[in-house]
Amino acid sequence: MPVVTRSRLSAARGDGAGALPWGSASAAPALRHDAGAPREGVASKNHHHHHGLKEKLRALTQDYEQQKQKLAASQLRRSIRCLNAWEAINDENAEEEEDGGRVAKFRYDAFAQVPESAVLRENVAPPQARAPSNDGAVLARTTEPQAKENAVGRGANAMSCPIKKAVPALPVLPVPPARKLSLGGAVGGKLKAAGEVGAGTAEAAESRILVFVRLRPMSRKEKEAGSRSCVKIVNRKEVFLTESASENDYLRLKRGRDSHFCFDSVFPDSTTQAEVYSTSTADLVEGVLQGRNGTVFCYGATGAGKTYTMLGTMENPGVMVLAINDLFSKVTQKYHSIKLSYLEIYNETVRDLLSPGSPLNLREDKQGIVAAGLTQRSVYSTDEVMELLQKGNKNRTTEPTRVNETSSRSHAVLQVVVEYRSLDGVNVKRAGKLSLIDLAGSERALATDQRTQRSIEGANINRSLLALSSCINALVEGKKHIPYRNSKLTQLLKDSLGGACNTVMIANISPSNLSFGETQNTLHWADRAKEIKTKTQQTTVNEEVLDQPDSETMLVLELQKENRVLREQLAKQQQKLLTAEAQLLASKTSPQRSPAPSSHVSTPGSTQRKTRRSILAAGGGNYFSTLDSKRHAADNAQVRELQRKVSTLESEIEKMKKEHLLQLKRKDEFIRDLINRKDPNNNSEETATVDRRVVTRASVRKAQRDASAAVELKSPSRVFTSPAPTAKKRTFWDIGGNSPSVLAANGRKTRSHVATETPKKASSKLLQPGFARQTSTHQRFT
Ligand SMILES: Nc1ncnc2c1ncn2[C@@H]1O[C@H](COP(=O)(O)OP(=O)(O)OP(=O)(O)O)[C@@H](O)[C@H]1O
Repeated sequence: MPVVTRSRLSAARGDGAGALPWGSASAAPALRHDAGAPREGVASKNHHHHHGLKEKLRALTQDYEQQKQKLAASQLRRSIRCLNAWEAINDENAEEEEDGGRVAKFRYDAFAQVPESAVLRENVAPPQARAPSNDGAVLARTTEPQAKENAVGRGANAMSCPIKKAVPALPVLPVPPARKLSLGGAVGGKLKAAGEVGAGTAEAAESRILVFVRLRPMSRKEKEAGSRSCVKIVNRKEVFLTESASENDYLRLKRGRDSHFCFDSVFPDSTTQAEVYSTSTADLVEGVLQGRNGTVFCYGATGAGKTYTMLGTMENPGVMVLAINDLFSKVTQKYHSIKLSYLEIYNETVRDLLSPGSPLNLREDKQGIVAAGLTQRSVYSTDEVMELLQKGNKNRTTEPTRVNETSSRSHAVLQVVVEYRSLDGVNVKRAGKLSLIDLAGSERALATDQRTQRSIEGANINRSLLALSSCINALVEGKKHIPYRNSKLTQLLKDSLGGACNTVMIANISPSNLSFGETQNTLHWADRAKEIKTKTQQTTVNEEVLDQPDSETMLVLELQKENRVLREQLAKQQQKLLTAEAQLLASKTSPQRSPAPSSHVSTPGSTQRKTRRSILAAGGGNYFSTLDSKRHAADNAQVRELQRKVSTLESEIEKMKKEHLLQLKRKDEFIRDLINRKDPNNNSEETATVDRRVVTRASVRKAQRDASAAVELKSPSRVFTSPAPTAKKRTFWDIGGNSPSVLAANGRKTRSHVATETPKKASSKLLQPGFARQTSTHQRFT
């Protein structure tokens, strides 16, 4: 068996011992195998050679150790870089919402810098580098390069360098708080971020009141009084309220009474009415069409711009007008019916603004809180609604106060019920109610007026607003009992605050530092209100699936609807005719008096008026003048048509009277014949009595009276009573002494009273052209 010695081995390789590779450990067994060789010379030579080898082996081992340490150090550096990259992604991701792709790319790029060697070697990453891997998250979406790297990693001893595990942590990075608002998914599917308002995703499913703030421009009066702005809006979401000398003095913002609030949106003084509408209310209108209830209410101090926001002017119509316009542009007459009511709460009494009369009671039924006996008018066009709004606003109680020349002294509620009924396929009935509320201004007694009537109004306004704040508090604190019954206003708002309703609050504020207290108060309550959660509207659509009616029932329903519409139109025309006739008569009997300025039937006791502006009766923009002239032309035609009908009816009545008399005469003759036949000799008194009874003028007159009474009952033109004024009631001013201004019979001054008064001062853009228009309407009939 050939013996292999080291020398032979060396010789065979043709190199020295130094040429032995350090890794040729396989040679060692051969060495050991040779160790027992008997020859001494060879042994000594071998020993020497062995020693040299040992030295070389040690050097090589040292070298190996150094390489190993170097490698470990570089591995550590790479791991740290890896960790930094992960943190960078975190930061980037927090800033980035819209471009998810960029994040993913950056994420990949960061990790792509880690060379493969880093993942093939032993796991020498420091604990902090491994930390992200510990959460054990599962990769949701593995990009191709990552998958490749992971595969390599698994092949290489299942190392824990955080390629696979660090990446999965990224999908659960903190998302900037977004809140699904009350209109969110339910209406239009919009998600609106509320910034730092309240909570994040946990609350997302909740439906809460949306709160917007609108800042009005500084008024002339405020400028003249030398006031400066104390409101600063940042990011269209935050309001800084400061009393400090300079509005840019941010260092002092947090001191004293200065405060900071955050809302769903804050409208600066340059915001247009259309912007306010589209941001705050447009979604609600959509919801109403889908059978959900919606409420918008304006809250704020007196003169802060609530009525401007809700009603607006001719040139800049407000939320009410824009919502109605929007609604009509979206409904289909065939399937939808729209009804409208308009009421005010004045001194804790509910009044119908469309047909003023005695106060109404509130009661609760399955539709929610309703005012019993409130007029609900079916409307078919925006023009009709505008007319009704004008009419209602004239009846609304307003008074000049020191703060606002047309201060609303009552809370006004316009309710529009949209009913959808589909008869094709599934028979579905759906109803949504939109409530648009212009609250009276919260106020300090001194800020408004000390006069008695104003103080009473102010106290009542404040009482109902206090009740509103108590309800807000109770709702926010999650109390079981909510004191809705403390005021008429809160009773009426019950559904909007605590029911299934999409609710929007617009808080109006003035920029002036003179109103600092009021503004702070308004913002405080607005801030509180945004915590109120209403029942979610996702499932609470007011929808009924009805039994499918047979074709006959459907026909009857259609006909009934048609009849209803025709009857309403007829009633309207007849009312107009009567008014025109009454005015014609009035102008004929007293030619020296100018005709009444209103096209509507005068309300009892509203004889004395002074001209003042009315928001909707004012402005005189082109839109309304064109509208008026068109309407007047149509009115004229209708009046002529009705006059023709009246004269036809009158001739028919005459004809009927004649026929009736003829019949009576024949009957009498017939009776007389009978009597004569029965007793031909009896020419006695009885017959004479019968004759007398029959032929006397009195009996004929009675018969005529009866006949005309019967006709009168049937004649549709008599169904409507003449608008003759009733007796003047005792008024507040009758009791209280001299009236400082002209009042209605019930002691209130309404916009219509105001509108007929001569303006003391042409104070604003809302000035009066509506009246010029109405006067001309009446002159037509003179
Ligand atoms: N955004 C605005 N742009 C222009 N003018 C405004 C704006 N807001 C309010 N105004 C004006 O400020 C005045 C007071 O506004 P408005 O009558 O709407 O106040 P209010 O809050 O309804 O007061 P009150 O509670 O006393 O009825 C009006 O002359 C109105 O035209």
